[in-house]
Amino acid sequence: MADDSSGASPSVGTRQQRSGIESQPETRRSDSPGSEHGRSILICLLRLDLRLHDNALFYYAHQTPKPIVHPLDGKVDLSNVTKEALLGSSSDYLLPVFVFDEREMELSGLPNYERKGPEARTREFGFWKTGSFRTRFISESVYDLRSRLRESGSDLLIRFGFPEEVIYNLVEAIQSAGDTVEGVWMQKEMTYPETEVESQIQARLQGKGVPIHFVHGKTLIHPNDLPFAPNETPDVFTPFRKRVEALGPKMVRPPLTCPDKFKPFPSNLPKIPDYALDVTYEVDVDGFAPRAPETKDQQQGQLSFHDILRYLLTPLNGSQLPRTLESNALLQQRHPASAFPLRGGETSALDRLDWYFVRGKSADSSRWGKADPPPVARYKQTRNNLLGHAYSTKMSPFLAYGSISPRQIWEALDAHEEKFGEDQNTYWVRFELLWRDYFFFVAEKFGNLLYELGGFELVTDPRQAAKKVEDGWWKKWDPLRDGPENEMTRLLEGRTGIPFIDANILELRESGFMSNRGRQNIASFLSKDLGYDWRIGAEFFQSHLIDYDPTSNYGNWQYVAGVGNDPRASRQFNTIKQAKDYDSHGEYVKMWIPALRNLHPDYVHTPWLLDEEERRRYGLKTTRMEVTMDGYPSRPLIEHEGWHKHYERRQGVGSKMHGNPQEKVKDVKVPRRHKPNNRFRPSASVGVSGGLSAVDRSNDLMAASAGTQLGHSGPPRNVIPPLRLASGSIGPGYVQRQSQGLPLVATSNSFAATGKPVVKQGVAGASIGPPANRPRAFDFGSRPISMNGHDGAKARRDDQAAQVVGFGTSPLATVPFNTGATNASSKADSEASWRRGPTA
Ligand SMILES: Cc1cc2nc3c(=O)[nH]c(=O)nc-3n(C[C@H](O)[C@H](O)[C@H](O)COP(=O)(O)OP(=O)(O)OC[C@H]3O[C@@H](n4cnc5c(N)ncnc54)[C@H](O)[C@@H]3O)c2cc1C
Repeated sequence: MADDSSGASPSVGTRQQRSGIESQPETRRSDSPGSEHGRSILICLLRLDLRLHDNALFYYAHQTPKPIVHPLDGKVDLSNVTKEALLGSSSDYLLPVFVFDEREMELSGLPNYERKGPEARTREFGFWKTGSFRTRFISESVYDLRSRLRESGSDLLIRFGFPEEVIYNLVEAIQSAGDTVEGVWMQKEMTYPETEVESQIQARLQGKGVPIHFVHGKTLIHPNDLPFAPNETPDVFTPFRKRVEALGPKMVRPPLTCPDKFKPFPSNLPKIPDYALDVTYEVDVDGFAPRAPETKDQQQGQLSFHDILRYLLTPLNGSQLPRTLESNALLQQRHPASAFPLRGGETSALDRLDWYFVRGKSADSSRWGKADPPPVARYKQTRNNLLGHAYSTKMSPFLAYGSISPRQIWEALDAHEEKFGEDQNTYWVRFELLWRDYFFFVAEKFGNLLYELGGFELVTDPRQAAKKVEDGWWKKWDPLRDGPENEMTRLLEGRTGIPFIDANILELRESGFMSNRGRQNIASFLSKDLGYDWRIGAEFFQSHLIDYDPTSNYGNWQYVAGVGNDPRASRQFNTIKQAKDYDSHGEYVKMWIPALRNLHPDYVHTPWLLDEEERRRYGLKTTRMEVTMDGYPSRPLIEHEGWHKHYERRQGVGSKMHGNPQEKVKDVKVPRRHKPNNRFRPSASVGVSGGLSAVDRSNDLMAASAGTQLGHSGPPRNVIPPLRLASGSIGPGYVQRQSQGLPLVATSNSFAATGKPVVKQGVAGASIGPPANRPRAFDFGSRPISMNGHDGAKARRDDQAAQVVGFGTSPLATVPFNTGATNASSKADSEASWRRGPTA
């Protein structure tokens, strides 16, 4: 038996490891002495459940196995006992394992790593599956888990390659060394390729006499508690929600406790042939902590977390696609203006949970007086904002990698409500968590249709679906052949000339995050306004989002593209209305598109309405396609008829940035929840591994930078442009360009000559949006915007109230991320149609 233990301290490392590719030092932790042979070891494969708390693997690994008695014996009533609840382990040792999976991440940058499969690229359009921001986030989450396990008396074995091979090799080696493997446990996933890993492990371990157990920990509602079979999950969200809410307090089980002390990690592990590479000295993952001078010599040739991260990021630069479309290794540092400025891992997740639900301040003292509850108390009002980190929970990346469980968030809501009472704000977070569950269970029902062009509709409405998979329904795009002027290329590079669209794409590309509002708008624009294959967007998101989650991503894309679970599949966003509703002062757009910073807010969403002289006055260089510091495309890629009536809306008018009072969930029966128990104590976890200090630092950066940027925004003093009405006629240039087959350029005065707007398209002769055979339904609403709703003083009060204070005493509070006026919403408003949408 090969032994890779030297007994060295895990955090110091040894000189033998200088080649960089050695067995991990963490496998050298010592456990109980004298246990050389005949040990019983339980292997837990961690995948998308990178946490200690409420982790069924760790919980059941520390439970004594219960005798399984046949129900007919009458000794144990099994009717209310799930199989999982009988799970327990009598092993002496626990071996937690994580494998960086070659299918998902590009590992070819690791020294001497030999890739066995193809590059880790998305299925249809070949983006890197895991872009730079997520690569960093996952790495942080894994190493944080290892630190936490070490603090609990255990450890984490980290390997690179295919999980099924690592598990097989481990089982082989352990058994040949005379020890036994009590079982291999993992959390059950529902989507490919995770399910592929599961079946591969099952296949490889056949005949090895090792039982495999799956636990459920992904969803809020335990699958066994659903009031219907998986294949009976309703095809529409509302019936799903009503049926599960009818379960009342039984809907959500309380989180499982974290073991006080973990079973020991087995020392003297036999060597396995899989690729190992690990940090040989610890360094703060943000890289702020200086190395201790006295250890510099020891650190020569050894590896830090940053070295490994660099190996994982480097291949992303060598892309087959145009580099402007791809995730870039240089873009992985937290952006100062990022709405998600947090590092990965359970430590960070618990800190955020504590801040958002317990410790933070919503700064809404007008309502609460001195009590000043945490930000969740204003969730419904702020959740559609776009700037700053505080407008929503920012739990999604942590949920995606399982650094937190939805049940922990549920329990945090319970605790909050105990103190401040239930209302629409807390209900709305629960409602969103149910959407997450819904997409998960629906994906389980429909399997790989999740990734198909025809979507779930192939089963739910095959006749409709048949039309939508015919050639010509969706426009095609070839990232390798279609040049930089192609519509889709321009969209994905943030160069459409439509600021609200471009700002969202640029935010995603430069920070790895995009708000829910932004995602809905991009998805609608790509699939409905432009009419492209929705999977281009879904794969682009998959590559770039930190919080990528297969069921939430593909489920939402299907929903918006009209091939999924939306009963009104043809609804479509009006980009300009959305921009003026949710960025009514243009601050979001100015944040991400520096060229527009000097523009007056009334024009910032429609810069094409400015003439040459006005553009010059605002210092805006006229370009055809470029987005630079001072230049921005002078014409939008397309212009929609339905946009025109919003052109005249002034800043702040009809803003929904402070919530939409009309937005209600019908038939809500907020279930009375069980009393919070003592298991949830997020504060207790704060500070473990220094999570809090890192967060503080990143927010200081954000405040400084954002403040500077905003300082330059706004119109030049005393230059308030007149709001120009659309007037004029289709100019001769339009006709000329059209006859020459050149891209059409929309002019501000080219649509109202006859009172009938002309919809313009980027390429002459092409029709706007989807092909002609597609039914179009604009759902923009017909009610004219009321100018009476604007109350300046009220707007200012709202602005102040909306400045949610950042973490601790961070000067983030000075960033006016949330300004606007009162709502001028109406029943006929297009928002209404989205009330039943994923985030209604
Ligand atoms: C086209 C598109 C793609 C999306 N892709 C993803 C994705 O890959 N991963 C992902 O986690 N979410 C995705 N979403 C859902 C949603 O945009 C994000 O969950 C949300 O913006 C994350 O921010 P938050 O955690 O602050 O959300 P909050 O507003 O604070 O909501 C709390 C939690 O509820 C869940 N949630 C909220 N909205 C949705 C929704 N529409 N669908 C499912 N769950 C929801 C999330 O887990 C979220 O963390 C997508 C939405 C759209 C329209």
